[in-house]
Amino acid sequence: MNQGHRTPIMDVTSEWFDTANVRALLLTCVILLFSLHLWRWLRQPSIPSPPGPLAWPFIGNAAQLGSAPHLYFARMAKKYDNVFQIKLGSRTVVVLNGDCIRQALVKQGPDFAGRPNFTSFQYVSEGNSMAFGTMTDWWKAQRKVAHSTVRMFSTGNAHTKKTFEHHVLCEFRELLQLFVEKTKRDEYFQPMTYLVVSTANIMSAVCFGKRYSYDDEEFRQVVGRNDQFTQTVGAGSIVDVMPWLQYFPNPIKTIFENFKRLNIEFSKFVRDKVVEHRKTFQSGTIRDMTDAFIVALDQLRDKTAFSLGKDYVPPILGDIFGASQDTLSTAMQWIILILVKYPEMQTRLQQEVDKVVDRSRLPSIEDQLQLPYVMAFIYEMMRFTSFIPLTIPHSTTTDTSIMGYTIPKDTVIFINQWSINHNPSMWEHPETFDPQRFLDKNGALDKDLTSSVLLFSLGMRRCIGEELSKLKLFLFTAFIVHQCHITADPARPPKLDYNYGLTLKPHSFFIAVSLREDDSARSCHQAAPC
Ligand code: HEM
Repeated sequence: MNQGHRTPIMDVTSEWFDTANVRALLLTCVILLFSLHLWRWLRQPSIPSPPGPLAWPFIGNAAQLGSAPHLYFARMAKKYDNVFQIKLGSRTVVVLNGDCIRQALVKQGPDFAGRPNFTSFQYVSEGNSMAFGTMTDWWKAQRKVAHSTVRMFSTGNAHTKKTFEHHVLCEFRELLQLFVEKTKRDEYFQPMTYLVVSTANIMSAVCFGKRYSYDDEEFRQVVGRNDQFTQTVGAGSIVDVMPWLQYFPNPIKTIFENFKRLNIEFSKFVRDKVVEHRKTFQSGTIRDMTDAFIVALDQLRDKTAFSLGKDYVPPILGDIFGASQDTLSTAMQWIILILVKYPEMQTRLQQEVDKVVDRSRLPSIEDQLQLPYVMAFIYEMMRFTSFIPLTIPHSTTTDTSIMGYTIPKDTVIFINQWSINHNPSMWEHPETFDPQRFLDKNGALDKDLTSSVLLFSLGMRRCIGEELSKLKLFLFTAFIVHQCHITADPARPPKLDYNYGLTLKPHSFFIAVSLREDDSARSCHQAAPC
């Protein structure tokens, strides 16, 4: 009986106990979930991170970049926002497009002026490069010196401009002669290597006081591997976002080994020049940019607390020589390619130059204001090709925010210059090559529009060779159209395709060059002797 009584009591108790347990468990779960949410909400910054596409494990969005990352970024900007983020390997990269570029680089300049600690950057100038190094007090001081020294040897004043013009002219003569000879011998030839050596020679004359023969093997070795360099340091370079790829045999490792070797050889070339200059240096005589840097940086060291325990001149010279010859020779390749692609524009350029410069002399700096179509052509080449589509990668120097999105310190930042130059709300038919867009109704150069082209970046990292480059490209274009006629090989019609890297390099193309008149060479040689 007792047992019979007890059993129902126990059943009720355990039922009650079970229900209480379940309730308690549920309550605990709710409290836990609530706490978790609260904790996440409290941890969440008051402003969100930029949106962006879903990333794969390990590789992130690397496989989506394709052969033209700037175009992928422009598509993603349309889908998400001008500020969006992707993952490359394990790195978060924020990509800036359109209007927010000026906001970041100019208005919030110091926040966005760093450089990431990418593996490849540590091999440029033995890890002491100013261009690839992050922002420090030494960087600021060095950049100031570099900027004024570049001006001192190019656009600083009327006299320095003339000296620079003379270097360009001397090299142009050699190049023209070579082009004509190559055409006589081969009918059609590829101009790329000659344009690289020619540009490197101008900068070598300015930097080291010496030019080289086109057959000089050592010089060609040193300057002839620009594509290997720019493919490795360009935004989206695989080794920088997946550095583990360098530790076992694979194609990326081979590319990276070549990159390291070329940097070692390049640094040695520049270091030898500085050693030679220091040995023969005479106080009070500045022979070239190397001497100028020796004086300026030695003074800076003596005046300040900077003590680097090494020679600080080779890295800065390496930056100037390296940055200038690759970019300018790429620009010249595009100019020639476009001249043969659009022969009617070549004719129009010739007509404009002929009106201002007769056959007795060559175009000069003083003619620039009267040659608006030449300048419009150069700006359109820069806009249309955007041949440095993304700047050297930046990084944030502090926790910051832009356009309502939060960006932590040390985030990698890609700046998509292409997105500005091809923005349809700014440029009518941006995919059409049309220099006329830069001329107003009176045929004058529209300065507001030319300043909207973005190729030399902005703010604290803005290129220090912008003025020199524009002068060089003006002289080169004016000389070319004044002196010769360039045609494409009809069997291999020119295309505007390119290989992606820090600079976009056109695919190889074939041209023939003829002098416009038999006495063209004479007017070229009448200028001051080289
Ligand atoms: C058409 C020719 C050129 C173009 C389009 C060009 C463009 C650029 C760009 C986009 C950058 C990266 C800026 C950034 O990261 O935000 C840069 C940096 C730089 N450029 Fe140029 N450049 C040209 C020619 C030159 C020349 C001729 C020199 C030297 C005389 C030069 C020296 C430098 C240096 C030293 C830097 C690094 C600046 C820094 O990190 O603070 N560039 N250039």
